Amino acid sequence: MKENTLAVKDISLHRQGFQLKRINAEFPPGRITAIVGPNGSGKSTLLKTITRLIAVDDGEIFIHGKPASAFSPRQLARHISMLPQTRDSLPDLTVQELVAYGRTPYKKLFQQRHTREDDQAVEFALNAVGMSGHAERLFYTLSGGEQQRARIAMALAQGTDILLLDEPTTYLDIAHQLDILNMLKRINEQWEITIAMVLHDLQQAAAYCHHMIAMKHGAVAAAGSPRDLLTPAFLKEIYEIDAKVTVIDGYPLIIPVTNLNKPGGI
Ligand SMILES: Nc1ncnc2c1ncn2[C@@H]1O[C@H](COP(=O)(O)OP(=O)(O)OP(=O)(O)O)[C@@H](O)[C@H]1O
Repeated sequence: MKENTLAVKDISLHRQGFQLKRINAEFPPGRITAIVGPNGSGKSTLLKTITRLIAVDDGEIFIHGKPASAFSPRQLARHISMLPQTRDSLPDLTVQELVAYGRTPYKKLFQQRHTREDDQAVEFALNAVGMSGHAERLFYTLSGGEQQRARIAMALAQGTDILLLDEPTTYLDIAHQLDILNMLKRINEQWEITIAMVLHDLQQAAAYCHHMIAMKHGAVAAAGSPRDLLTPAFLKEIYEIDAKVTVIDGYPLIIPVTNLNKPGGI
């Protein structure tokens, strides 16, 4: 087992009426963790605190056992890459140029030229996501699924051991969602990258993730194996829905019955 790559200890923050409340979370090293929970429960905020886009008021994030506050932004960016929720159209940028942005933490001040190592990392990342054939294409001309692959390649070119993704399958059809999740599973297995991703599809979380952290009202409400956690009691507590859960071929299947806040319908 690798040493603990990423852990969050007692982090709290309070901003304009919203809080993260003493979050404690372990992200099993070399494994995939799903972060789930209702809209507005603090999932993206948690990812942003890990990458230090948002400062915490209390507590600490540990990277390989060292406080994240001890890393410079550049050092941190060599350990953690993050794919945010934003969907920018990025005019005039080719796929290769976009992926090369992943090399920013390795550049010296004012350095424009790519080193041989940069070129190799970009080529490796494009290969890993199956986008080598699209390197010269303008990013905005790609389909949604291809754009997501290109963004993931940019994160891989960063050469980090931790990859955070905020809703990587949103806006994609079911086939392309599975395509992205299978690709992330392969990346995780081949390079033992610790992955944490915000997902709304609980069944996908059970199928692709080893660990799950459920948030509600800015706090961690539950954590553990997704297949163990996904019970009617969990769905009632976290999402306030009445649902049945059956297991087919080892995977939980959720059948919603009632939204407890809207009796009579889901
Ligand atoms: N900078 C901010 N200032 C004030 N409120 C904020 C800020 N950032 C987030 N929030 C609020 O914090 C809450 C949690 O937001 P966050 O984006 O973390 O939720 P989420 O669980 O990722 O939601 P979703 O599933 O809808 O993406 C929301 O109510 C949001 O409006």
